[in-house]
Amino acid sequence: MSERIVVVGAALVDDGRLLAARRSAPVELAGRWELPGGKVEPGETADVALVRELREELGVDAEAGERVPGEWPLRPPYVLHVWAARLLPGSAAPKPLQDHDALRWLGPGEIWDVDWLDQDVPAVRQALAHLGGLGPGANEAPGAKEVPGRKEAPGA
Ligand SMILES: Nc1nc2c([nH]c(=O)n2[C@H]2C[C@H](O)[C@@H](COP(=O)(O)OP(=O)(O)OP(=O)(O)O)O2)c(=O)[nH]1
Repeated sequence: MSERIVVVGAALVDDGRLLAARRSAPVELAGRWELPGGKVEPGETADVALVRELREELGVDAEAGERVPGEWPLRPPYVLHVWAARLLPGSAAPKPLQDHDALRWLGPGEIWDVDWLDQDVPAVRQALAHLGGLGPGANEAPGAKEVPGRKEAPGA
């Protein structure tokens, strides 16, 4: 009966680190840290919404990976779903363009150094469990990374 609106959050992992974003609004959430993302719009799939939100909020080109199993209630009618995500080769580095005033890449020993929104704590914990932690290659598709400055030699 009651309508649920899905908010998608990205477990964006790069080089063994998870991106956390500090909200700048609304006041009751400002200063707390979250997984970047936003509401899925009518007619949109979750993975498309995730890529759109990451472009709007952070200025990055990213792709969604797997959904992390689980669902975390936010203020009704919203529920949080989390998806693994990665930056595409050639993407700009994330910048806090919208909704956030700071970003941090958190290494394996730093995940709990930021003041996550209460509802994000179980979601982040589950994301890390699902991704197998942030160890080397934990969330890295083979061949996903380009070595900066190194170009494929054209065929002889
Ligand atoms: N993106 C995101 N939102 C979260 C998380 N945890 C959490 O409680 N929220 C809340 C904050 C907001 O009330 C709501 C998502 O709203 P949003 O402001 O990020 O979404 P949006 O960009 O689509 O918003 P808008 O177009 O309506 O301004 O969910 C989280 O990890 N990521």
